[in-house]
Amino acid sequence: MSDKNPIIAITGSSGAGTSTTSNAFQHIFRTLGVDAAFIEGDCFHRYSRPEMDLAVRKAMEQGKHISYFGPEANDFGALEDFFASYGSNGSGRYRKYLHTFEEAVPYNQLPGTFTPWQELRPNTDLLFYEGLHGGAVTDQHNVAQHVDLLIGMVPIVNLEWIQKIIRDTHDRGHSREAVMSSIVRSMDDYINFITPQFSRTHINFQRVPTVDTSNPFSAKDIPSLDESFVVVRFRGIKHVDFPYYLQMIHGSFMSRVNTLVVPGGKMGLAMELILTPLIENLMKKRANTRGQLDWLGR
Ligand SMILES: Nc1ncnc2c1ncn2[C@@H]1O[C@H](COP(=O)(O)OP(=O)(O)OP(=O)(O)O)[C@@H](O)[C@H]1O
Ligand SMILES: O=C(CO)[C@H](O)[C@H](O)COP(=O)(O)O
Repeated sequence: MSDKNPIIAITGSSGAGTSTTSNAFQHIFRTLGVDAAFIEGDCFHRYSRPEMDLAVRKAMEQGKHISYFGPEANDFGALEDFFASYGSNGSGRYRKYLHTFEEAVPYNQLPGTFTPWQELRPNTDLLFYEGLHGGAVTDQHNVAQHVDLLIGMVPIVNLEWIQKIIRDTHDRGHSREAVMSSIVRSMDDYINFITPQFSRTHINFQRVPTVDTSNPFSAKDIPSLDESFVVVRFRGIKHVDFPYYLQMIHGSFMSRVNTLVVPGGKMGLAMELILTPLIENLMKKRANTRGQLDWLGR
């Protein structure tokens, strides 16, 4: 954690919607005039796509499974060091994992490869990470300890699989069978390294569809926001203004003392209402440590 160089992480499984919901954060940053460095967690994968295919095959020959959810395929140490470095002096090295031809062509590279490592631009106001492991903790590494605001993006699992299958087959050039086998192969790591993070988050946004998703493997499309509710669960945040949210978000209700439920179509509004004051607080603390009276007047 760092008052001087705060880190916001949105963490979720593959297909959970972390990239999609980053747009809401971009909007808030723009409104508040915050200059954020954006980082995609996939840059801490250890392997390019062909290397990963090989590593998966080798592991299978030894009766083991490796997946993008676990430490074999991701460098948790490098991610932890990156967060520590940003927290201490606002610097760090990152790269991009290029998933699609659309992403790869501008770099004259192939999909499934990394761009070269490069330094973050200096003097950003905060670091925004979206990816698989913003709240990861293992015996060797503790990524979560460096994060000032940790958000979980967690559709219920059937919906998560539908989102992953449809996105990976339509946009990333994978076959349905390959995606299904990667879901099966990932299950141990999912339980050990992905789900525990959601007990460390400050807020989880869990999308719950109101249409039948009982066979996610036969779904033809992704249930829309209007076909869902979003369960918003708060942990360790002081003075959550539930009456204000209930008043502002039409159709919302409380299901538990720490849990707000909003109609799916209001998810963007809910994110903005809930996250804006939290981000403002991070910026105020940052300004205080730098002796600035008014961070908006930098
Ligand atoms: N709230 C939502 N409503 C409808 N569709 C959504 C929503 N969130 C995500 N999706 C869809 O689900 C798919 C996966 O979303 P996205 O690419 O954001 O996931 P991700 O968490 O970034 O995955 P990865 O880590 O694998 O890149 C995309 O096709 C996206 O359009
Ligand atoms: O989204 C993922 C993890 O978050 C992907 O599974 C991982 O990045 C590998 O990507 P690809 O299958 O496109 O090579």
